[in-house]
Amino acid sequence: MLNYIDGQWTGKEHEKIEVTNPATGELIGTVPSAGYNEANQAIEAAHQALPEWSKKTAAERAGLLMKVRDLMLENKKELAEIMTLENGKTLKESTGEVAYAASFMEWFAEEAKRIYGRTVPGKNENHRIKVLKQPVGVVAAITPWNFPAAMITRKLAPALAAGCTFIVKPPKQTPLTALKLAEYCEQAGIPKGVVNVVCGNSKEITNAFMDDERVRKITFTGSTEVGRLLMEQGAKTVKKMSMELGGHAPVIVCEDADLDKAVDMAIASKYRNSGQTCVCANRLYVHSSVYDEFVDKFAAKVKELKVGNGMEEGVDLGPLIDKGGYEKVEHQVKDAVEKGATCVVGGHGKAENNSYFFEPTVLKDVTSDMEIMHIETFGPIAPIQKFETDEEAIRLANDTPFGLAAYFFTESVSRGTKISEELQYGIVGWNDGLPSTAQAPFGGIKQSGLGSEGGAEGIEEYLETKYVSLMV
Ligand SMILES: NC(=O)c1ccc[n+]([C@@H]2O[C@H](COP(=O)([O-])OP(=O)(O)OC[C@H]3O[C@@H](n4cnc5c(N)ncnc54)[C@H](O)[C@@H]3O)[C@@H](O)[C@H]2O)c1
Ligand SMILES: O=C[C@H](O)CS(=O)(=O)O
Repeated sequence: MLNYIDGQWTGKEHEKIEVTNPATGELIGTVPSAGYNEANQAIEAAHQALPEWSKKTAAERAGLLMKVRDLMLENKKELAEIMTLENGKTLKESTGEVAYAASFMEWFAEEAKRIYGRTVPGKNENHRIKVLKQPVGVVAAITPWNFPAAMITRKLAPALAAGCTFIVKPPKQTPLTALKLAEYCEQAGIPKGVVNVVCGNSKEITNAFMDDERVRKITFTGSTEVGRLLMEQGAKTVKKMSMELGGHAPVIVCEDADLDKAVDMAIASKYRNSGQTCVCANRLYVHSSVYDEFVDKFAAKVKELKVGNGMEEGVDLGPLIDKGGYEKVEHQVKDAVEKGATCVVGGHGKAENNSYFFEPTVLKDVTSDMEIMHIETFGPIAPIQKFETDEEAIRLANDTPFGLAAYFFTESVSRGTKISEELQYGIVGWNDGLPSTAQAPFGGIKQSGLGSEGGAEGIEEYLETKYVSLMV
């Protein structure tokens, strides 16, 4: 496949990104590797397309977003297979992601029509105040591999709905999904230059984004480490920034939790995408009075999970994305066991032919000094630690630089209200391990990010507020 710039499928033949299947190590496609010059071409295209696109009515923009949404759903099988082949997630998860990604197109098609300004009583009888919301302008997005479609549409949709034009640099691991989305945008009739996809050298492409004052907004999803770098680079031309960064989600299971509900929700959160999501349960804290029962129930269900090639029926967990992810998971399990954890399920990986699988693993007798309790795992490992009091659990849960997602389970409204208010996270699941949905604001606090994606808040990230002061 080729890059998509200014409505043209383009790219040099000699430098290519090789896309491999993480389940087999096989080459599944290539994309020309773009750099600084191609990124500049995309910026120029987006800049030229901005006046016409931003002057379209909200209804016109909404109609085009809905056409993209329809094409995604009509081609759900094709798009899901591309995702599974380049990301490794199971076909069931990829199919679910197509619907999730499409839901952002639908949600922000609707939000496009609700970009309201307001009037405010003036400072005297001749004074009038108008507050306008206007599009930021050219937006550059940089996205991660773990949700190849949804992490793009969660930015593309509000940007276009707000009247902005858009360039995305997708990850080297999953460019084919991004380019397929560009195909759907072209088929839907989105004008040339409004959407551009530039795959290739991250640093070169990002440098072009950062150097050019015409790029007014950077929206990034990825690791906190890279997010910091981009924030520093964006300061040069004071770009608006949205940052969706790393997490380290705690799960608190209170003594009065519905244990079956807690087990099912914690498993759903922990092992989704083979543990490779920013909001996966990363550490579990279970009240001592229910600890053994919870561990037994949790372990029994994890034992039933099947690891394999995501294209095969009945597989629950696909491979890890690459060797680095595998070695990090292997190290965290080894470190925990060396410090006294007991591995009750799994604990082993299989690395061959450039593919990396790891068993869904459960660790008990966990203590806070273990690396897995502080460093994002991004893999299918569940460390379970005891606690005695709610205050202790909240303190442990908040003891991290991250603040993306946290979960807790209690049937008590008073206890739950207190815990939900005291957890220092942007997303809190109360008896819910899968909170993500397009109509709700998704975003981290502390070192997990800036701003929100989805919800009514999501479109604000792509708007500027203008105060018009009028003397009549
Ligand atoms: N908060 C969220 O919504 C969210 C969602 C998904 C993933 N994440 C986080 O992302 C991480 C995993 O994803 P990843 O491995 O793709 O993250 P990553 O930060 O390594 O890469 C993300 C994107 O940034 C690009 N990139 C990497 N280094 C860069 C640099 N120096 N300059 C410019 N661009 C650069 C990559 O090519 C990719 O497109 C985890 O930490 C996860 O928690 C967060
Ligand atoms: O990994 C990060 C994603 O944002 C998780 S979710 O699909 O939005 O829950």
